[in-house]
Amino acid sequence: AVTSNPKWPYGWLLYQEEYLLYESLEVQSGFTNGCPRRFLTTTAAQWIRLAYHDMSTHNVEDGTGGLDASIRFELDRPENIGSGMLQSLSDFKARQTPHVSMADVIAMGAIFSLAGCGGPTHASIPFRGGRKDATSAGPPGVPEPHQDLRTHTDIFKRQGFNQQEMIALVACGHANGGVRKNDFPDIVTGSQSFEFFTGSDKHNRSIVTGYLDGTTTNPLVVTSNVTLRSDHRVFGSDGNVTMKRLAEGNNFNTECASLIERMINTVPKDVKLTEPILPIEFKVGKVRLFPANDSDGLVLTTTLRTLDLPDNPKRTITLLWTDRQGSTTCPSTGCSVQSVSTETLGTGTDRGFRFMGITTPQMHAFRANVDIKTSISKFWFEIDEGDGNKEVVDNDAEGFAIDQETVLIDPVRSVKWVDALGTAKIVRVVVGVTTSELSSMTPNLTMRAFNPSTPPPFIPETTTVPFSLDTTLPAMGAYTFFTANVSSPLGLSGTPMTSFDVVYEGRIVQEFVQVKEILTSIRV
Ligand code: HEM
Repeated sequence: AVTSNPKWPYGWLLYQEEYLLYESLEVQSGFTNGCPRRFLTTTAAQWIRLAYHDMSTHNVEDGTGGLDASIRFELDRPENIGSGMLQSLSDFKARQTPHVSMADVIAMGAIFSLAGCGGPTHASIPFRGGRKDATSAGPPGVPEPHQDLRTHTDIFKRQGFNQQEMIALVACGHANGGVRKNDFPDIVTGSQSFEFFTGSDKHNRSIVTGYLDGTTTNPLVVTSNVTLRSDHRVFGSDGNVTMKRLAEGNNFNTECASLIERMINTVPKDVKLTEPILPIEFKVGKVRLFPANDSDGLVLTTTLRTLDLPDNPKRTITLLWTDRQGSTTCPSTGCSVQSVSTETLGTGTDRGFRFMGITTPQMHAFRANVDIKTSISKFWFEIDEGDGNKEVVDNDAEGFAIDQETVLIDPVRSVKWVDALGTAKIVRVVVGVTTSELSSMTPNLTMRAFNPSTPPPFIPETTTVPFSLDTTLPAMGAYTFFTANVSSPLGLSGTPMTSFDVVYEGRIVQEFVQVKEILTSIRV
């Protein structure tokens, strides 16, 4: 498992870990915890159904199809009836990044859904990243309630699951959510518009026990039209051997976890998933080096995320760095500052960590003034417990390198104009370029803006916007400032971009800068 430091400066693993654990689907949603875990418009159960239907195109014989977000092109098929999957995709779309595909978000959604509703947690369903999004529809083949047992067995076999696995996977899926009258009026025949499989929101093993003891209200077991009792046929297809096993001890949870893991890892054969993404013990966050706006110096800001450090009021955490000239400004031990703040990633925002058994993850923030003449070549951290014990976080003695200071993003001079919900509608990105580097005031400098919030089928758009000289920002120190603006079309919801790269003379000089890193925001 990947637990050591990711590639430096920024391996994509870094983002995936952040997404899974910290900027998780539910953190972003701002919704209360509990089940049904409603995101913007969808429920947790819909996320699991989405993952299964998306995976359903898999053909184990030729290795095609699988969890690849091809569902985006398959929603008009009768087998995908209902607006839930479209809503889920619409809620998920803004979570796509250049490093996290829609298919990865769908897979994460299934994990979050189960964990959030009392099913298996992240710790028992490891998350692997690297899924690729399909660019067109896959073959049809999601099971439907009116089909016979033979058809269902064949479908699951094609997807790579044998009869026992079919039984357990359906039970695991149908431990969540229920059936809508609107979409299945022949199954939900009573007065209610929605019938739970188990009578409750929670992921519930009574899907198994209720079936065995005859108390179940699962509409796919008890509905009056026998043809539509697909769960009844599937569950009983091996003479209840599997259902009886699932009812014992912790079997339901463990088999469910391992089958859902297989389901989300069922991908086309040319996709290579990563090792499980686990929290890194010490993770360096976004690093920004930028021209100060009150002096001729540079400012370095960064964070260090720790996991469960024991309580110790005597602990100090120090950021150290060496200058580029080889210690003309900094002493040989390095220049240093202590952390300016420590935030426990606390209640409500640490659910991803909590599901991994981590209870007090902390974010330590640093802000250092760096001499502009000698700059900075690399930095590292020292954790001093105040009792003679010290730990150095230095990227296996290499330090964390700052590769260039020619083109710097300025998170303070940059501005985002936000609406009442805090959504950035207009973004002005400011970069400083070392004046000595410039041969003209029209350098080949562009921003590649990544906008994931597009209409169905939710394919992200990348737009290239040129930077131009900004005479409203007086040159400070050795830097000249350039700006690029993007804005959301009037009346459209969402932000014009969530992240961007800066490209200078054909080279990416700043990669995956997130709009939320921009510190200056103005309400419009
Ligand atoms: C023979 C196979 C299956 C059949 C015939 C079947 C059929 C159905 C039907 C008719 C619904 C109601 C949908 C709605 O009203 O929105 C449903 C819901 C659901 N299914 Fe399945 N299903 C099967 C297998 C699975 C599997 C393998 C999973 C996942 C592991 C799964 C997960 C779900 C979930 C979570 C819901 C609840 C959705 C919600 O509450 O919005 N199903 N299924």
